[in-house]
Amino acid sequence: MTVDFNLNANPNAAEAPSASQARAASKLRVKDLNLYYGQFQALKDITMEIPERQVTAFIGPSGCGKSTLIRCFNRIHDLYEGIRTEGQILLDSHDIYGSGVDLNLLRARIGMVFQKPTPFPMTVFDNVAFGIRLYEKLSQRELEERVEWALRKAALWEEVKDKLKQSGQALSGGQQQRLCIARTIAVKPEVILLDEPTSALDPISTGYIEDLINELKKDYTIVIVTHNMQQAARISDITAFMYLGSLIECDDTTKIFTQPKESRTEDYITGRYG
Ligand SMILES: Nc1ncnc2c1ncn2[C@@H]1O[C@H](COP(=O)(O)OP(=O)(O)OP(=O)(O)O)[C@@H](O)[C@H]1O
Repeated sequence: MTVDFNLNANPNAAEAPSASQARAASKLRVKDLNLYYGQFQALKDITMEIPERQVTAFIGPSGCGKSTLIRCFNRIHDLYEGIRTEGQILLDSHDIYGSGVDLNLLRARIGMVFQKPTPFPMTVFDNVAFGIRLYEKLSQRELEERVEWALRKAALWEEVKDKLKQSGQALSGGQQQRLCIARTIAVKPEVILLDEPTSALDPISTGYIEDLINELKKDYTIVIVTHNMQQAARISDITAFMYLGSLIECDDTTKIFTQPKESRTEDYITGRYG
């Protein structure tokens, strides 16, 4: 059975050499990672690398551990009780689970955007300025310049430049999600984690976010969880397929969607389960 994922629409697939050919440096290296929610093992011996300045997509059936894994990348799980991890995740060459890691700094270096747009109950300007004020001491002028820069990067400036003092929560859903991306970019992270960022959005807003991801990967390492395989095929360089807490296969997106090595990957992408 063949499924057309329109890989020609993927600018990465069409223009760039394949990820393995390009041999991008690894930004994150996951080694023998296990994660337990109490007694339940949600991640099993995950070993993989996330290439720098590329888009890595995680796909797989509901409950396979995609969100759990990307939440390890900025140690969001540390905010909750009863979650235990084993193994290593190296950011550049430093273990983010090592001792003495400054979690605030880690989360500034590895930003996250969630499924549901989550603007804070404050103005558009303050939403973007929030993290900057937390991590840096900038003059008012520098702050304004940074906020504008982040809103421009998130392709939102033209739509909100006259609404900076209005509530961020009064924007449309698609604008709110771009505001959350601007808030993440504003602190100049190195990695951006996107957990199903378009699942609550209409097709036009989804298109904006996909274009934005393609633009952002020039400067940032992007990791995205998506249920939408067409989306993974369109925007990612690398696709990782997970099943029941294990990483089944991780390779160039074109390969995963045309010649997967594992039958479970093929079954999933051809819609036999999931
Ligand atoms: N806080 C938690 N406590 C206990 N189990 C959890 C918790 N969060 C997730 N799980 C379990 O861990 C497994 C992986 O969940 P996770 O949310 O990472 O999957 P997912 O692949 O992202 O799913 P989806 O695509 O539906 O979002 C599931 O079996 C889920 O029920």
